[in-house]
Amino acid sequence: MSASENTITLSKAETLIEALPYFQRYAGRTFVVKYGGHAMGDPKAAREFADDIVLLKAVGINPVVVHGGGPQIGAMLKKLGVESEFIDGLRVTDKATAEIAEMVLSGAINKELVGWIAKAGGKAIGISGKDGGLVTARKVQRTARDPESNIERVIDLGFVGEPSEVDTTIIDTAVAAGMIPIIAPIGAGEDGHTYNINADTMAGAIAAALGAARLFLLTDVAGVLDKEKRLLTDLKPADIARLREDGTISGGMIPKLETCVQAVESGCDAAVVLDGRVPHAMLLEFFTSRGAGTLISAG
Ligand SMILES: Nc1ncnc2c1ncn2[C@@H]1O[C@H](COP(=O)(O)OP(=O)(O)O)[C@@H](O)[C@H]1O
Ligand SMILES: CC(=O)N[C@@H](CCC(=O)OP(=O)(O)O)C(=O)O
Repeated sequence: MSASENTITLSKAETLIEALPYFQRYAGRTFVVKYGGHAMGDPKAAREFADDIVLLKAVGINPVVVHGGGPQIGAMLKKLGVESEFIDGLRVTDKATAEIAEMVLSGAINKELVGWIAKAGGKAIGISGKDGGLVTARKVQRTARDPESNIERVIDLGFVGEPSEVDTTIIDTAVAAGMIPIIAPIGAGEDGHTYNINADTMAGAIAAALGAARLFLLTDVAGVLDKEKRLLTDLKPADIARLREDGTISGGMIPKLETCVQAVESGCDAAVVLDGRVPHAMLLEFFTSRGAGTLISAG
């Protein structure tokens, strides 16, 4: 072996040793990983994502994946000539849109991810919030104050839901059988309707119910950015309230951070928003001392 080959081999071994305390600390714990629709487009990134998930499983951590698919739902709606509108990062969902969202999320996307995990050597099981009574949804209520009259009015988002109850039996069963659950953000309402749930919200509720060690939200930005586009590396719930008020965060980042706050305040140790386009971002964040993205922890 040449001197340079020797150095590379040694640095690989050192990387593994650097990760050892993390493997030991988190063996047997759960990581909930939300894989966003924007991060999903590139097959190479999807392959690397699947490798990371299977590696977590191999070192004794239980990964649970919740996926999005907003851009893919948008493309299908466009193909079918159905208009779509977002309010505060949530898609206004009539009955036809809910049916299309369920078809895209629980069908094509869910099974594609199951396939990627299988190719990486893992055993995945694709489900939605409807399976095994995993997620019961209630209708999301949003209000807005009319700037002229100052009267608060209710905005109807249609069949947009949020988890009101999470029964983790189906996840526990799949994990006990050595499988990796891949979950589509669709839930059944107590009223019998199908609800379209923002994937971040779904992942946060599941992370809280499982008492996860981490909630990773993989997206298409480096993390939460300030007004000068600099990365904010550590945030507490009070910081997030301030960033929302002063308009630093908008669009899809609003439900994302609301989710992080709720998750860390109800059973999940910490949440991380990070760039799913960066190869192996999750492993770099977690198993090295370098870190990446924005870490959200309770105050
Ligand atoms: N302060 C902020 N920092 C980073 N991203 C922000 C911020 N405010 C709004 N965003 C937007 O939030 C987007 C991420 O949310 P979203 O589009 O829902 O992603 P995903 O589909 O991955 O869930 C970013 O691409 C960015 O446009
Ligand atoms: C209510 C609501 O907005 N639901 C989302 C569900 C998918 C999702 O959240 O996908 P991303 O994570 O890729 O954005 C939607 O219809 O787009």
